[in-house]
Amino acid sequence: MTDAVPATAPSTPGSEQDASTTAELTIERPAHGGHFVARHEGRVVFVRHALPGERVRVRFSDTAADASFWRADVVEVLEASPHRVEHPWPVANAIRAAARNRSAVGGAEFGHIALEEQRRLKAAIFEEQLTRLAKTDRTVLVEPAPGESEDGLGWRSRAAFAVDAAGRLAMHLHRSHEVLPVREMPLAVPAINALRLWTLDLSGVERVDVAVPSGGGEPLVLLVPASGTTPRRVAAVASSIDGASVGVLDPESGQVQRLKGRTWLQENVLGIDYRVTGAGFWQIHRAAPEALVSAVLDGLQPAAGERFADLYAGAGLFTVPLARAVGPDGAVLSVEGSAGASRDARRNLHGQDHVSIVQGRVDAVLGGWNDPLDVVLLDPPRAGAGKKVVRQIVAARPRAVGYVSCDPASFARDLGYFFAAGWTLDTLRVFDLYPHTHHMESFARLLPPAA
Ligand SMILES: C[S@@+](CC[C@H](N)C(=O)[O-])C[C@H]1O[C@@H](n2cnc3c(N)ncnc32)[C@H](O)[C@@H]1O
Repeated sequence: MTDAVPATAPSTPGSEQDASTTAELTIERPAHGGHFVARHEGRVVFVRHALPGERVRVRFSDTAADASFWRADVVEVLEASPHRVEHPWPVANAIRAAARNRSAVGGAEFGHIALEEQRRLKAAIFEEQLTRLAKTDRTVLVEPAPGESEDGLGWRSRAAFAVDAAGRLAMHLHRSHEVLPVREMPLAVPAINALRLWTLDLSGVERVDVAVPSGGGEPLVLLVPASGTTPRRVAAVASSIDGASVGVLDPESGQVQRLKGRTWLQENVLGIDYRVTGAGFWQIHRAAPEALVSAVLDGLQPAAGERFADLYAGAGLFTVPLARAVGPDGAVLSVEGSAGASRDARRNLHGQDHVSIVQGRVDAVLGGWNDPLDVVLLDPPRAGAGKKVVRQIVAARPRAVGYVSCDPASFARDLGYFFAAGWTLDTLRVFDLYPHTHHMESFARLLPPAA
């Protein structure tokens, strides 16, 4: 039996359905990636902008006849969940956009869900990934960021914008090259909106990245010129931006050329100063650096004289406090792949002779590292560390591993590799460092098998 009623004539068997095909579906449960699971004629459909228990009308987006699942977007809510709320960002409100036959911008795909419920759903998704990929059952509680606002807005200290054909500030539609002009971005810290970039003529620019120090301070705007734009035009755009440093970013090399002000940001986390170049990685939520450094120090309890590795170290967010905690009798190996971030780490750890800053791939560096390691901390990108790196960490026989992750699926997969080597999951903390999106961040302490 199917719970879906095709609104148009069924497609020919074996063909693709028209992307404009709609159907009524009942939403079952959340899935990883910002989707909700429903079924249509026996096939799984991953639906965006829905909530469990809702009856919705969807429009299919991916409908290849031989696909094991389809994708769809809600275009109308027929029976709403009690957890559905008004979306705080009109241009990201997919259902409002659908009513006008338009699309919404991406980046706030959970905005239609009450904040508390967003966190309950994220906990359920995390639990499901642990069960499915690491074969372990664990009750997860998702913690808000320290000092989070009640509405979960105003947290992004980094934002990337596109520019439309008319030179207006814009953002991409979900999974699309199409862009839509935008004004205020409610997820961004007030200092980003205070620049009022939407009032400027950005013609000749293809991308605008804005970053503000997490604790406040002058923003840095990086412009990526469209091909063929003259330096004079870029300089004219830069001079129209008030109250910010401005640079030109080469997205290929990550190099930043200064136009006015400086090309880096001064960050401060728990009393430690960091310098982060414009294009370098830094945690996005204004409270994330503090939340994660605290979780790492509480979880790993670094002691004087210990030898730590900080893998995927970026500009040294964790390396600096770890270096202080282990002191000159200890040692820290800090590994980062990107040249710019590694340069920042070198500056941030200048004069600390017990710290080795190594630029390179984690697997290559670990492969040639023979010094003992008491504790290994890793904070890989979304793809996770993978089997080879987990094996290398296990082979180093540390007393504990700290794993910071921004993706519960790759984390759970890697956790399975640790389990296979006899390791156990001890502390697990999950943080809501991306309110109104499906993303989350976690810290886990893993322990080796008893000797
Ligand atoms: C999630 S960020 C974490 C950075 C840092 N721990 C922080 O919190 O600021 C991941 C970092 O890993 C780096 N990276 C990605 N793949 C890598 C690899 N295979 N080897 C070394 N570094 C890598 C990226 O350049 C990025 O700086």
